[in-house]
Amino acid sequence: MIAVEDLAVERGGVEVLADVSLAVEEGEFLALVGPNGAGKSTLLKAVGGILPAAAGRVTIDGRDVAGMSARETARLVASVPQDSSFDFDFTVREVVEMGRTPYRKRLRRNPDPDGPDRVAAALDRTDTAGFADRSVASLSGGEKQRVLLARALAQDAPALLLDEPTASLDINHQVRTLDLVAGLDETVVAAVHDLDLAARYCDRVALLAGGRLRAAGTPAEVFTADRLERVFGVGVAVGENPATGTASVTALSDGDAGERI
Ligand SMILES: Nc1ncnc2c1ncn2[C@@H]1O[C@H](COP(=O)(O)OP(=O)(O)OP(=O)(O)O)[C@@H](O)[C@H]1O
Repeated sequence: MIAVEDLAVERGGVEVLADVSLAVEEGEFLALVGPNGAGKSTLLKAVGGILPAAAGRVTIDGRDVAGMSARETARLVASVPQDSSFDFDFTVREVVEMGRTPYRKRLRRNPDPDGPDRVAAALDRTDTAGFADRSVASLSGGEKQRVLLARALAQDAPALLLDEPTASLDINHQVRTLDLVAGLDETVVAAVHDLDLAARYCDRVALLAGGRLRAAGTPAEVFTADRLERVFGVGVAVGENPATGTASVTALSDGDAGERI
C-alpha cells in the first residue's frame, strides 16, 4: 500500500507540489491525470524516492521511502520514467536483466536463481521477446517503452510507477499494455493523459492541477464536464463509450457546435 501524507515537493527552489494526501490500496491501479505541468511526474518521482519531500512523507507498505537505500527502494518500487535514453549500447535482454540488480549478491555463485525466469516472463508479457537480442538503440520509441516496462516487471517489486506508459504506443499495444498492467497483482500508479483510457482501465483516478490534488475517486466520480473544464481550461463533453461502457471525454474546440452533456 502506498500512502502519501501532506506531501510537498520543491524543484529548482519552487514548490511544485503541495498538500497532497493520497492512499493507494494494494493491487489497485490508480491514474494520475491533469494538465501539463500539474505535478504528475513530480509525484511519481517523490513516491519512487527519486525526489525528496520538502514536507510530509511517502510510505510504501508502511516504510518511509526517505530513509531507504537505493537497493531497498528498488525491491519495493519499480519506476518507468517518461523519457529514458541509454548511454551504452545494451541489448533488450540486458536492459530487462537490469531489473534484477536489487536481487543480485555479488559474491554468490548463483546470485539470482529466479532471474532468468523473471526476465523471460517479462519479455514475453510485454511482447518484446521477439527482439530481445537487438540493441535498444535500434528500437522505435514504442518498442523502447515496452522494454522499460519489461525491466520494471522483472524487478518484481510490489509497487509500479509508470509515467505515461502508453504515450508512444500504437492502439494495439496501448490496450495490450493496459490490459497487462490492470491485471497485475502489483499496486500501480500511472500518469495518463488519455482520460478515456484512464476511465477504462483504472480503478481510481487522482486529478492534479497546479501542484495540488483537485479530486480523487472512481473515473465516473472525478470526470465531470464542469470539473474537467475548470482544470483543463477547455470546453469538455463527457459521454459514454458505446463499446466499453466507460467514460469518453472529448475536448471541444471553439468550432464545435456539439451539445455538452
Ligand atoms: N528541474 C526542475 N526545476 C524547476 N521546475 C521544474 C523542474 N522540473 C519540473 N519543474 C516544474 O514542476 C512542475 C511540475 O512538473 P511535472 O513534470 O511534475 O508535471 P507533469 O504533470 O508531469 O507534466 P506533463 O503532463 O507535461 O508531463 C512544472 O511546472 C514544471 O515546470
